[in-house]
Amino acid sequence: MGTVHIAPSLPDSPFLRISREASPPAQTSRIPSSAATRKRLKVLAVTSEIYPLVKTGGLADVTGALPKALSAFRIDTHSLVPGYPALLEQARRHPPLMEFDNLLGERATLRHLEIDGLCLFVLDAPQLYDRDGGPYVDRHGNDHPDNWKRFAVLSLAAAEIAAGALPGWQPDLVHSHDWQTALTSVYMRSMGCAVPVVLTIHNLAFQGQFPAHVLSAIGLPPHAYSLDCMEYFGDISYLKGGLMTADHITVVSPTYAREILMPTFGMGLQGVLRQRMDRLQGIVNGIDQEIWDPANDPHLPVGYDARSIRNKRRNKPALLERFAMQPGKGPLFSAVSRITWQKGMDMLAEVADEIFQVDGRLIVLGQGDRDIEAALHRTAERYPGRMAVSIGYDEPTAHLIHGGSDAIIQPSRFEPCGLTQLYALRYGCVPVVSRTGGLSETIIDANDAALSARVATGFQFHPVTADGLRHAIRRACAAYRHPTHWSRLQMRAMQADYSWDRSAAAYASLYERLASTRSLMT
Ligand SMILES: Nc1ncnc2c1ncn2[C@@H]1O[C@H](COP(=O)(O)OP(=O)(O)O[C@H]2O[C@H](CO)[C@@H](O)[C@H](O)[C@H]2O)[C@@H](O)[C@H]1O
Repeated sequence: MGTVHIAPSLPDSPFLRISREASPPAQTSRIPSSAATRKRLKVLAVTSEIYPLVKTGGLADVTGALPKALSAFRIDTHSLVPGYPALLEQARRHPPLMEFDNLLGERATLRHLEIDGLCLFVLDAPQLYDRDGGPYVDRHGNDHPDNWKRFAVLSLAAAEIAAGALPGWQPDLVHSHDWQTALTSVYMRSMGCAVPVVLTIHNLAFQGQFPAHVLSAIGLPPHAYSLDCMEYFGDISYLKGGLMTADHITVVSPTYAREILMPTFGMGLQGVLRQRMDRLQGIVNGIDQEIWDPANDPHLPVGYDARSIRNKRRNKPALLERFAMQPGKGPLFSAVSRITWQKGMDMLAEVADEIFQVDGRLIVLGQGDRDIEAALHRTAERYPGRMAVSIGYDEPTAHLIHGGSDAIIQPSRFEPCGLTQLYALRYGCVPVVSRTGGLSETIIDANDAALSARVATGFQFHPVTADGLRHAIRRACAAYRHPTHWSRLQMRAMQADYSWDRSAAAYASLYERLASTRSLMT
């Protein structure tokens, strides 16, 4: 499994009949292709989120930024996304590219949209995607009951495009992301489509696990329910299917790539990942430095960069005012995060008092687990004016928090990469992070050696326990009492380079290698 399959023509599999016979592509317009475009590598990215259009977390940041960064490497990415309400109005202003008559029994229209430097293929199937709520949940926070179908249809459409359904445009490579699009390579292999596939796991905790009977409803043959494909503890797992059929698997940091081979972080898939270890690679995320730019951030009252870092403090009053808080003598810590066990936000509720002992302040912005939210609220009630908790998702406020806080706390129990700490570095907020996954390799702990080498950028703690976090907060508060020491940390943080350049180069060389291997074999 996982090697490039060569098929001179698409086989007449029963699966194939479901969509291809029933849906001869009706071309109504073409993607322009100049000679210059032909020389560049064509990539079909498939994703359930993309910034700035639809975002619930870090996945969107990556899928929104990577295509732009890859462009410099002569890679043209078209991103296939579901036709959520946020996209439909604009997408429907353009003529359809093609119609799918029968994607698992559903009709869908493929539309093309260029927006914010992104080339999108929008899968317009209102019965599946044009709904209230978020990409995965309804307005009450419950999973859409047909998520198994919504994301299977998205993956099937991607596989169809990869196999040549769209006249005038066929990708050289497909890049799928997380369980929602992991079926793409399963469908492609089932069709005999030889286009190489990279699957990126942003978070192994989400696996797309459904009852085994779903298999026939998603148009896959019974033999897909096997140990070396989708079978998963008596159910089926979309992510496992992707892991077994993609040509290459990436995760979002080298440390996480090692961690997930062990039971503690492998979430039940460690055996599968070990099996595919020769195809597994960690590539650390970058950040979009135009969107996260403290010198030109429309959400900050005062812009600054490393040379004018003194101006950063002028954002603090606006931030405190936004949360109706009083200034204090100690540092202002913040957390911008999903409020979940993964992110360690329960530990933060437990040890927040450490901050108030030195007259520090704490702001928490996020949403998620109701019990942890309640625990944070209870702590905040004990410290009025000193701690604020805002439940919700608010991008402008996230920017203001990075612009006005002294430090960002990210006490994750596991963290594939983490982006908040990278934004914190860029904004001169000193990160206080657990030593796990991408956090451990993007933040340099302010230990004696790092301080004397002048490379420290933040504080790490291990073991990842409430006591560990408490100790790290104490160390940060102690450092804050020495302004020279603190501003040196801030400067180092701001000088750290987490632009996409290096990571995009790693993806580009992976793409080139896979695409050229395929062309040698065909
Ligand atoms: N309430 C709120 N309001 C506004 N913005 C909020 C917010 N809560 C979170 N955010 C934003 O959402 C993003 C979260 O990204 P992370 O990488 O930190 O975690 P996430 O678990 O979503 O991503 C997964 O995928 C990414 C991308 O690969 C990995 O970095 C990560 O480790 C993995 O868990 C950041 O842009 C953050 O600012």
